[in-house]
Amino acid sequence: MSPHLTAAPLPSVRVRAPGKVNLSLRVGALQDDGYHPLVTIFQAVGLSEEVVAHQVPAGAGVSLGVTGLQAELVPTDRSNLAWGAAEALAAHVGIDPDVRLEIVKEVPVAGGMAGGSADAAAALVACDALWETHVPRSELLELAAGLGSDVAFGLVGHTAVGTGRGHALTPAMVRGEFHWVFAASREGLSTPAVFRAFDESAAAASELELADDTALMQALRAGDPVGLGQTLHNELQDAAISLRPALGRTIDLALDAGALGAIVSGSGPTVAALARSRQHALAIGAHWTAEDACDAVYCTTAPAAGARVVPRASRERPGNLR
Ligand SMILES: C[C@](O)(CO)[C@H](O)COP(=O)(O)OP(=O)(O)OC[C@H]1O[C@@H](n2ccc(N)nc2=O)[C@H](O)[C@@H]1O
Ligand SMILES: Nc1ncnc2c1ncn2[C@@H]1O[C@H](COP(=O)(O)OP(=O)(O)OP(=O)(O)O)[C@@H](O)[C@H]1O
Repeated sequence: MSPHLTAAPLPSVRVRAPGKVNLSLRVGALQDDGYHPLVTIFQAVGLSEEVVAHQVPAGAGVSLGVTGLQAELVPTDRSNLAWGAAEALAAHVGIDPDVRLEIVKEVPVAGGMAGGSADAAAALVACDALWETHVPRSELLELAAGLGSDVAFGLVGHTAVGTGRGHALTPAMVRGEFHWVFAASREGLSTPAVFRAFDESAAAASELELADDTALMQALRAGDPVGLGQTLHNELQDAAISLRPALGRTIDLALDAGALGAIVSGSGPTVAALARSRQHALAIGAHWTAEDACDAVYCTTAPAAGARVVPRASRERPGNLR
């Protein structure tokens, strides 16, 4: 090749997908399939994952790299949920999965905020665009549910009620914006271990009722953070605290600092506190830091959009506070 000719860059697609907090998480008894029926209200938050899918030569297969927050904890082989997503989409449409995936992490790993699920959701959208496979939304949601209980919500985002394993989603009406602050731990908690602790300790409700969340849904519709703070509810919280007792203190410290509500996020160990404003979120985070209650603090707003392609013209990262 002439030294003056450079190859045109191969196409790539960049997708961003959100982490989540469960505003309410109601857990039924363990079923024969090894899963628990849930009624949960997810809210997508402004901490987001980015997945860039690069075209590679035919036959190259899947490869994957991870950078960003706690990247050293994330597998780069086929056990990565994003790799699984690329393979599942390719199998669904009957093509070879040829792609290079580059993940940029912003959601704490094994933190109960569904960062890996966001990567899978983002990889589905990115590969569908890169390969021009135009898979209908309903089929992407089915593929997502097959990859993990939280992956479908990573596609949908905003605020939604999840039933079944948490994968069957109905959008919820929300007015305005809520201010969250998260206390993250360097060491994650295993989701199956938290469910096991729940089985050992809790009497799971025999019937799961969304009606129990009527006041929470009303607070969301009214854009009422005080009402939302009072109705936050997580039935995995005691199990998470039994495995990581310090989380109880982290919740108490947030309430001391005037948080409108504070809970363990999903299966933990991240603690989520609802604040009155951005300034208030920063003050709660400062209190946690002063009391040495966590390894990192993240302030952000919610709800956030589901997995979406980032247009080439707007590729700067969002302005989350650290
Ligand atoms: C705790 C939550 O984050 C709440 O949104 C989710 O329920 C967990 O979602 P996830 O991490 O995507 O979980 P999956 O990868 O589907 O499942 C991991 C493990 O968690 C347990 N699991 C998960 C979901 C569910 N409804 N019941 C369960 O018992 C099972 O032991 C399962 O083997
Ligand atoms: N893309 C990924 N990003 C992070 N972890 C991944 C990924 N793929 C696989 N994993 C594995 O999954 C484990 C849980 O990761 P993740 O960060 O999604 O947990 P989580 O936020 O607690 O999930 P959830 O809230 O859905 O239960 C990690 O410890 C890691 O070994």
